[in-house]
Amino acid sequence: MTPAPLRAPDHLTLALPKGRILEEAIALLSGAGLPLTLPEKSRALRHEFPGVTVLELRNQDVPVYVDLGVADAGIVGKDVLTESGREVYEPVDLRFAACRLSLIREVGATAPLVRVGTKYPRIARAYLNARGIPAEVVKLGGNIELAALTGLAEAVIDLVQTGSTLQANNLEEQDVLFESSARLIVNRAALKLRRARLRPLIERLREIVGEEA
Ligand SMILES: Nc1ncnc2c1ncn2[C@@H]1O[C@H](COP(=O)(O)OP(=O)(O)OP(=O)(O)O)[C@@H](O)[C@H]1O
Ligand SMILES: O=P(O)(O)OC[C@H]1O[C@H](OP(=O)(O)OP(=O)(O)O)[C@H](O)[C@@H]1O
Repeated sequence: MTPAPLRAPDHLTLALPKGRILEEAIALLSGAGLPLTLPEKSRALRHEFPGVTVLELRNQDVPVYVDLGVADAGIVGKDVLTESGREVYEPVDLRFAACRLSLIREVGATAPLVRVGTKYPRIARAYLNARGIPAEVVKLGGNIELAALTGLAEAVIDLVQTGSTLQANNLEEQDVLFESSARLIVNRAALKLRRARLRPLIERLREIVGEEA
């Protein structure tokens, strides 16, 4: 097997998720001085810009690419980052894609939890274990709230933003696990090797989102 070519220390590789985060991530990074534009809709998965490569990934793959050093940095929701369990450096809360991860049930439901549906099985198990609730965690792929409506589960653990999905389906939040927003994550080795590119990027993003250094 041919070894992967070494990337120059002044070149950055970024992991960005397709979906609702991509557009704002590109806007923030270009505001912070990187020469990026939103990639045209195509099947291309790797986008080249001067001095920067953007890898377009599924959300849950962003922490993996950054932790394993294939990408130097990335942007991902705190929810997905927590679920990944990856211990990457997380220097900036970018404050967009704000939402919360909550325990959701039908309005007024009080029956003991037997099954809990979620896209976040690790977080859900930790939450239930910490409370001594012996419920089964059922991993689902999307439209998670349907599990609580159909009896697949007594509760779901899912994201809430405006609350309109809850309202439209006669559901309520019974507990908030944590607040989530998009985060800049950085590979720890890359922070040393590509310090000259990553440090100014971190500082600039902190200034843009109004975070104290
Ligand atoms: N309704 C929402 N309002 C605000 N932020 C949200 C909302 N839903 C999700 N997010 C945030 O945006 C991130 C990306 O959401 P998106 O909908 O693009 O992912 P997805 O399509 O569910 O992911 P994938 O299919 O890759 O698993 C989530 O991880 C979360 O941090
Ligand atoms: O409180 P709200 O403003 O209604 O937002 C919350 C909804 O948004 C997300 O779903 P998304 O639209 O990403 O679909 P998905 O369930 O298929 O992931 C999330 O899973 C909730 O269902």
